[in-house]
Amino acid sequence: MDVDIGNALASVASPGVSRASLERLDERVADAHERIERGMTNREHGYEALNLPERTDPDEIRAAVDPVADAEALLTVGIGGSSLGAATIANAFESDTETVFLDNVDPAWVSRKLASLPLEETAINVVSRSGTTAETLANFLVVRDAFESAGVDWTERTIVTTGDSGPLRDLADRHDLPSLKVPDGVPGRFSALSAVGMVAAAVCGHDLEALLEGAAAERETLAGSLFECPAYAYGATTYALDGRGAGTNAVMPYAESLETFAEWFAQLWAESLGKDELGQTPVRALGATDQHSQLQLYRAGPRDKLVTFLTVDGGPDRSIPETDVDDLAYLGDSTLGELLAAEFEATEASLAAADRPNVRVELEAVDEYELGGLLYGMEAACVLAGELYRVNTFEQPAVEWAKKATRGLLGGGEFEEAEAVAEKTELRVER
Ligand SMILES: O=P(O)(O)OC[C@H]1O[C@H](O)[C@H](O)[C@@H](O)[C@@H]1O
Repeated sequence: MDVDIGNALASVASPGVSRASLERLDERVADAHERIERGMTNREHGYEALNLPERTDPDEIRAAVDPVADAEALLTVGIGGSSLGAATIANAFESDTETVFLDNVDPAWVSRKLASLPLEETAINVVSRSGTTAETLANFLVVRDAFESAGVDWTERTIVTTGDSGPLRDLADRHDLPSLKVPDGVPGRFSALSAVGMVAAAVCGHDLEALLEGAAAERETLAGSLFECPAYAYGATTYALDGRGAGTNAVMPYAESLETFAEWFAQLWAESLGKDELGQTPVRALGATDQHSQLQLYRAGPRDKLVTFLTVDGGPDRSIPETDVDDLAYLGDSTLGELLAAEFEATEASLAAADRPNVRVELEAVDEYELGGLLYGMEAACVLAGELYRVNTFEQPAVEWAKKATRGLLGGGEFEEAEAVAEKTELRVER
């Protein structure tokens, strides 16, 4: 990926960061880079994620999915980091395999999804690092039951990706299911480039090697200066802008196929950096669609936002048919791709003209190589930002609190967090 931070400079944006401030910040980037390289070399928790391009074995993943490689549909059961990476990759590319991601436990939605699938032609991909997440385990039990009710042997069609131990590992062993391991030292939201994110890609027939090669090429760009490394330029600029009041980061891909990427990014940014009363709020947007809903706020609302554009250079196009309606004649000379590009340029210019900070992240195409680079680059940007904020990027204690409260409420153990639920302050206004 390439990054253009010109529209975030203080000379053109407010809030903005001056070139001199970035140069001073670059000294901290150099220190952070050393820390990151050391963490990678020593395979420390979290930093190990940045080693995935060289550690992930595509052959091992393909061998595990071989029994279900010709499935018509793939049902992935997982949530958060155990779903969003896989969904980002699967949703980016065309495939003959229909993919469904069962993360939420909304009963009506789960039932609708299951009813829509040809179960006898469907493979199940269960993913949970801990093997204990209530939503994932509950949905898996529901899915198994649905397969049994339809007379389909789920044990023939299930692949498990989980840690070394835990209830899901026990279940995989008991039923002799093909299984893969979540790599040690890799938190869920940083695991897209491992089996966690790549089993679905393998079943869909996507190019695993290209994903890893793109990520490995991005790893080669990591350097001790933000002016030499696109990932660090992004991480350092967002950090600097947050410190100057841009507490919200709206990520706006101009590609429908990358809409899920914005969801993945939101988890990465929020769970990694949102601690010690610090962090930038990620918002998911989509160009050109959200030009017609959110752009008003971004250009004319409070000066507390950064907009991150994600652009793609090239790809399939489609011409707009000519018409004899005079006012629409200009469209007939264009393609949908040209229209989308013009929408982006107009939106970027409209923010710049109103002195609103924005950053461009540029991809050459939506293909496996470029997506691998994008996922890796954003993970590296996030790790760098975590070093600059001085937070523990790789933990998520606030999420764990609610997980414990949920288990306590359902009788899954004694958790003091569950007691807080009854202490809610009420001020009800009834109809
Ligand atoms: O992979 P699992 O252990 O099932 O965890 C799934 C998700 O659970 C929690 O919500 C964590 O905060 C996420 O970081 C994690 O990705």
